[in-house]
Amino acid sequence: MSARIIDGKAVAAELRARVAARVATLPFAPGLRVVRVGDDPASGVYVRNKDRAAQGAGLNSATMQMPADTSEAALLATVARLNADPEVDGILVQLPLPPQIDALKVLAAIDPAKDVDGFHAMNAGLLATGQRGLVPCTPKGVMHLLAAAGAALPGARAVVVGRSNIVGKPMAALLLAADATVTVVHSRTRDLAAECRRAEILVAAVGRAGMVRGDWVAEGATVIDVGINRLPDGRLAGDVDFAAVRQHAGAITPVPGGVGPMTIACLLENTVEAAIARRG
Ligand SMILES: NC(=O)C1=CN([C@@H]2O[C@H](COP(=O)(O)OP(=O)(O)OC[C@H]3O[C@@H](n4cnc5c(N)ncnc54)[C@H](OP(=O)(O)O)[C@@H]3O)[C@@H](O)[C@H]2O)C=CC1
Ligand SMILES: Nc1nc(=O)c2c([nH]1)NC[C@@H]1CN(c3ccc(C(=O)N[C@@H](CCC(=O)O)C(=O)O)cc3)C=[N+]21
Repeated sequence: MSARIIDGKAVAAELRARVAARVATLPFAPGLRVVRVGDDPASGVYVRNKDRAAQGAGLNSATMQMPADTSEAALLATVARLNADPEVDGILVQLPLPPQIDALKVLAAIDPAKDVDGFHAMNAGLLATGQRGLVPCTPKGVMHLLAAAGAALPGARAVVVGRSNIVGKPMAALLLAADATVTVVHSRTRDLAAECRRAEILVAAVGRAGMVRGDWVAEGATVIDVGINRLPDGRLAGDVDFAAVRQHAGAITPVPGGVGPMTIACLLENTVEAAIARRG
């Protein structure tokens, strides 16, 4: 069997169009500010794509570039300024941050109502307790892709590989909220392959190119590859060995063109949600 490809580019384009249509009905342009400290190359791709998408959807969007040696105090002052700016509905501080800056401290300083990344402990807590808040873009995008693929979640065995605060944990919370039976596996898991083989829904968010092998995947499983890894030759690769896994899965996302474009579309969606919630 050769799995159906879940076209993240197409699903993201539809979502961006829905967001743009909603923005067009508003009497103001929702404001988004992305703060980038230094020039981490992985963030570069994201910031470029995001700028284009945000302008296309009619948002008032700008990227603020700060030097790599920016102090924590200076970044906190920038966040405070954006918190106080009534034109700004969404604030995203690009991760990773340079070593002199405590990322958790910066995330905690963002007004939770403007936290379009959904990384503030307030929003993480709302998600964990089944309440409405701003949901992290990447796992939110994965849920859109699962819906587009027609995946049946209630009662399904879902396995999430990775337990980061930005992908793995919120992914598990969203799948649980959708009534899946969720297992989270990580670097201390005894038998990764065996856990993955039990999955009807498998989400890989590890950061290791091609780690999920063909024989880790059950026949017909839906496989979502969150990984964005830069290979030595410059190409992007996911966390899933795409060619091998494709022979077993029922549906699979490619990299690029899978989860990445959804992350950006969900950032726009979150910005509009935050704007409407805040401005009434
Ligand atoms: N498509 C998109 O929009 C986005 C893609 N990404 C990509 O997703 C991937 C994951 O990102 P992120 O969650 O931030 O990464 P982190 O490095 O924060 O977390 C990686 C997770 O994978 C686990 N892990 C690492 N090595 C292994 C291993 N050998 N076996 C099992 N588990 C392992 C770690 O386990 P432990 O906790 O035990 O250390 C950790 O929980 C990256 O490729 C990143 O680039 C990230 C954000 C957005
Ligand atoms: N505060 C914060 N929030 C984030 O959400 C965040 C972050 N920091 N830091 C970096 C990671 C990474 N990330 C990506 C999102 C989209 C693509 C993306 O658009 N990928 C496309 C194109 C890739 C290409 O063509 O090079 C694709 O996969 O098809 C990539 C990477 C968000 N992140």
